[in-house]
Amino acid sequence: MPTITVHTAAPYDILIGQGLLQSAGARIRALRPKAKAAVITDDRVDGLYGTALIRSLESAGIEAVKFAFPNGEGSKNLSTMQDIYRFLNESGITRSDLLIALGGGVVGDVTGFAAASWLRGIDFVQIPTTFLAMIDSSVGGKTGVDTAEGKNLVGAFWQPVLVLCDSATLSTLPQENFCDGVAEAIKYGAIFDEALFDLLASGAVKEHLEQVIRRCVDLKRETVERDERDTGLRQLLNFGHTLGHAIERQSGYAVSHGRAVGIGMAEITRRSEALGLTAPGSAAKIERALAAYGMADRYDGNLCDLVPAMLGDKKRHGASLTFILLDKIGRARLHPVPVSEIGPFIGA
Ligand SMILES: NC(=O)c1ccc[n+]([C@@H]2O[C@H](COP(=O)([O-])OP(=O)(O)OC[C@H]3O[C@@H](n4cnc5c(N)ncnc54)[C@H](O)[C@@H]3O)[C@@H](O)[C@H]2O)c1
Ligand SMILES: O=C(O)C(=O)C[C@@H](O)[C@H](O)[C@H](O)COP(=O)(O)O
Ligand SMILES: [Zn+2]
Repeated sequence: MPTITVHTAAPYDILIGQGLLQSAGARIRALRPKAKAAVITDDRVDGLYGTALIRSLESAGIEAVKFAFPNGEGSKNLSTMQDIYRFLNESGITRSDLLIALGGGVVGDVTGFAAASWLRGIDFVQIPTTFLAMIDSSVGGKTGVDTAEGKNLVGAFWQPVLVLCDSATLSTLPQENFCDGVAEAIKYGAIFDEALFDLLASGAVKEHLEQVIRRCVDLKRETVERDERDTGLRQLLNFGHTLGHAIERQSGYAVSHGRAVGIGMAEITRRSEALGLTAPGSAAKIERALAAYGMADRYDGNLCDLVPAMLGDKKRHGASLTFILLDKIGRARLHPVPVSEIGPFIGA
């Protein structure tokens, strides 16, 4: 079974393959023999995989309880956190127990934050079931929720103790949700790996699925190991996100994360190319890669309206906001812009 180990303060394994859901109980039992497990999921994933996971845990001798919240970004908030804390309290979850996130990026981010904050921090396992969650959100320990003030503004860095990517679960994932993950995979290619970018741009991701998952996870592993707390290098993983998060928020989260990041990558690269800061032709390559999966590359509104939301970005430090720009496809850099110049910089 392909395994990638992330060497953070407490190293953890990421297993990638088919059928991991069925062996999850035995693997978790081997890691934490005495722990009780609280599975956190959403209603859609619960209907598909909740029973299989509980069965796997119980047949390995693990006492398990489960909580499911309504699926979608609309649940990634403090109200869901409160519901989870109540459930953990009623279920008697102690510091020697663990949480299991079964689902996409929303479930992973919310469960990770619950694990980081319940009793000031307990262990958690990620079992990602979307392509996006497998290649990005289940790895690296960024957890959190959206608030009225903005996207992902409340959260914690809290690493999982194990990640199980069962690629068989992708068989039920609707194409629309799958494409959100493709946008993040295109991001990895654009900032770090031109060959990966070209493979994705050819439209052939499904023919190379496990290879793409392994490559993206390994790129994320390396980045997180070098800059766990997002102080420099890791910010490159935010390519397209300053605009993307603002687009998500401006739409009331009707535009999905992956779609918004795709538009953000194309918009910022068109602009940096026009300013002579990125190799000519890069934006057209991103447009083509997104188009291969039917994804948009233009913001359907005035970029100017996004500036207030962009000012809440976590890459803002005092009077400057750091953008991620491509030198060319496969290489990126940090580019601070004075807050007073953001409007003209993005061409608004
Ligand atoms: N922490 C990080 O590093 C990080 C990285 C990238 C994105 N994110 C966050 O991840 C979230 C987006 O994640 P997402 O795209 O996975 O969305 P999501 O979690 O909302 O899942 C999308 C939909 O797919 C359904 N689903 C999940 N697995 C399924 C399966 N196997 N079969 C059928 N349906 C399934 C879900 O119920 C949901 O309706 C955003 O909130 C984003 O901010 C976090
Ligand atoms: O892991 C990271 O670092 C990332 O930036 C990955 C992003 O794809 C992800 O969307 C992340 O949650 C955004 O981070 P944020 O710090 O801007 O909220
Ligand atoms: Zn993202």
